Amino acid sequence: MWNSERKIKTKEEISEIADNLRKENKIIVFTNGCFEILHPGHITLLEKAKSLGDILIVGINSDESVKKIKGEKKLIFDEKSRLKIISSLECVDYTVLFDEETPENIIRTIKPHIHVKGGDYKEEDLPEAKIVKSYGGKVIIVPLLEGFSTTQIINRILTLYKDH
Ligand SMILES: Nc1ncnc2c1ncn2[C@@H]1O[C@H](COP(=O)(O)OP(=O)(O)OP(=O)(O)O)[C@@H](O)[C@H]1O
Ligand SMILES: O=P(O)(O)O[C@@H]1O[C@H]([C@H](O)CO)[C@@H](O)[C@H](O)[C@@H]1O
Repeated sequence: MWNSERKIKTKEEISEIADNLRKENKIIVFTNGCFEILHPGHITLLEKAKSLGDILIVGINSDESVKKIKGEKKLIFDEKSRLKIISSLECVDYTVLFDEETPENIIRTIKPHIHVKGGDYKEEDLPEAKIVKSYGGKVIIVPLLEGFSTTQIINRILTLYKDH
């Protein structure tokens, strides 16, 4: 039976999983984000991330964390839904929530060999890049798939349905 929720791990569980993966010489890839409305840009990023190593772990901002970053803006999907959606993707091995404004702590815990973000970021603007570099990890920026962002989708819906 398919049950993607088996991929959802606590910080303690993911820490142990990452330690074991390193002992097995598996290449751990990590990426993080809010993933409010899943779109083809996210899929491009996640598939590319998976192709860079053996195991892909996705850190997902908790609702609390999204509020800290983006203010009291209304979330489209809550953390439980966002975890379920991302965990259902074939290219994703594990998901974990984080509560802080940045993924620095969860990266310290997992110590991925490779940390991936999309082309809307530059390596020098990622506070977590220093941590990844400190233990010899690599940061990889995946080019954006043009024309897709959550903000654009929301604006399109607002325009198309303004008279409904
Ligand atoms: N079009 C895209 N192509 C490739 N990667 C993307 C694209 N859009 C977002 N990403 C990456 O996906 C991850 C999650 O991004 P996020 O949830 O902020 O999506 P978004 O569409 O950029 O949302 P928003 O419009 O609210 O900023 C980030 O690493 C981001 O760099
Ligand atoms: O979905 P987003 O807005 O791309 O995700 C954010 O990424 C930030 C980035 O890693 C720079 O630190 C991160 O700090 C934030 O917590 C969101 O995950």
